[in-house]
Amino acid sequence: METKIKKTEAVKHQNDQNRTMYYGKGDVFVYRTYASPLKNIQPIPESSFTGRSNIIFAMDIQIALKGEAFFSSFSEGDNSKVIATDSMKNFILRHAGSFEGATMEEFLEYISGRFYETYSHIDGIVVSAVQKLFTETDIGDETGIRSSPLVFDEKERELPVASLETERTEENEHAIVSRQSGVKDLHLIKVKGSSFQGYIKDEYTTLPETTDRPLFIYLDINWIYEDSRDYLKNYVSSEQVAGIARTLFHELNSPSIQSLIYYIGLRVLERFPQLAEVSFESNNRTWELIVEETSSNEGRVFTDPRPPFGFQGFSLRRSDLKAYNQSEK
Ligand SMILES: O=c1[nH]c(=O)c2[nH]c(=O)[nH]c2[nH]1
Repeated sequence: METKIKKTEAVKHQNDQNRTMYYGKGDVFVYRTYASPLKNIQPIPESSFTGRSNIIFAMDIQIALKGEAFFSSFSEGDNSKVIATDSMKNFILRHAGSFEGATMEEFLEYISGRFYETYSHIDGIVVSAVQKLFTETDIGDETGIRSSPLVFDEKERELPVASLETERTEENEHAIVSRQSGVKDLHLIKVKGSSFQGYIKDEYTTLPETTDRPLFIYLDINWIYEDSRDYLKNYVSSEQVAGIARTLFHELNSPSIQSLIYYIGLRVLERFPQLAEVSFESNNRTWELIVEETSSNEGRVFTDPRPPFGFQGFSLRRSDLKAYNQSEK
């Protein structure tokens, strides 16, 4: 049974009390070797990314099941309807073996569908994942440097994320409540060419204005497709979105992180017409200046900032890009 997508009229399966009730498993680590490669990625100017071999297709998955049938396990200790969370883990791992897709988004949809099919008392599923990326290592001999098809480095940060919430409908199908893709944990430093000034000065202000600060940001970016099936044919990769973030950071002399993420968002929506929305969570980790005069002309010495850290949250829709383009005319 394929996941049936109904954007608006998903039937709510909430009990009378509208109570919170779910259970599940976190950190289900899946390592599938030789999955289908991710291909046919449209190139964009801001990134060299063209696909993933998926020789190692790996994920850290979190799944939560919902359903009225589970109430008696809470209220009466009756486990007769309980799918052990250990079995959920096995279910996910076994299905990773039969998975024919190339992306986490497809995998989350695939296992959600199999859960609904197998256990008729599940009313809702919330599943999310962080992809673990393994990149081909360089190996070399007299003939030169090439990448190994056998040995991989695990990337520690800047990983793709995806989440999918679905509900069983009255027609015994299931509908998507929400789905989101993203990239998490970009750490980007621009050594010069960022300012921060013009903010309110009052009796609480101690921060000096700066025309040139070493701006270090932590950034999570998420996006939603206009048509929630579009990821199958017009996949937006984390690598390309991260490439856009880097390029805009390089290009702009930003007056604030707020302004920087706004322009990154506009570029993402411009590059990917298949997206309805892009959103950001950023964190300010601007280095603290310690030594102003060094042996090199422009050199300085910095250290990590101390807490507390500032943050920003912002989302842009396609109408924001339209409004921006009209204002530029
Ligand atoms: O980019 C910034 N935005 C702020 O709102 C802010 N506030 C602050 O103290 N430093 C910064 N930097």
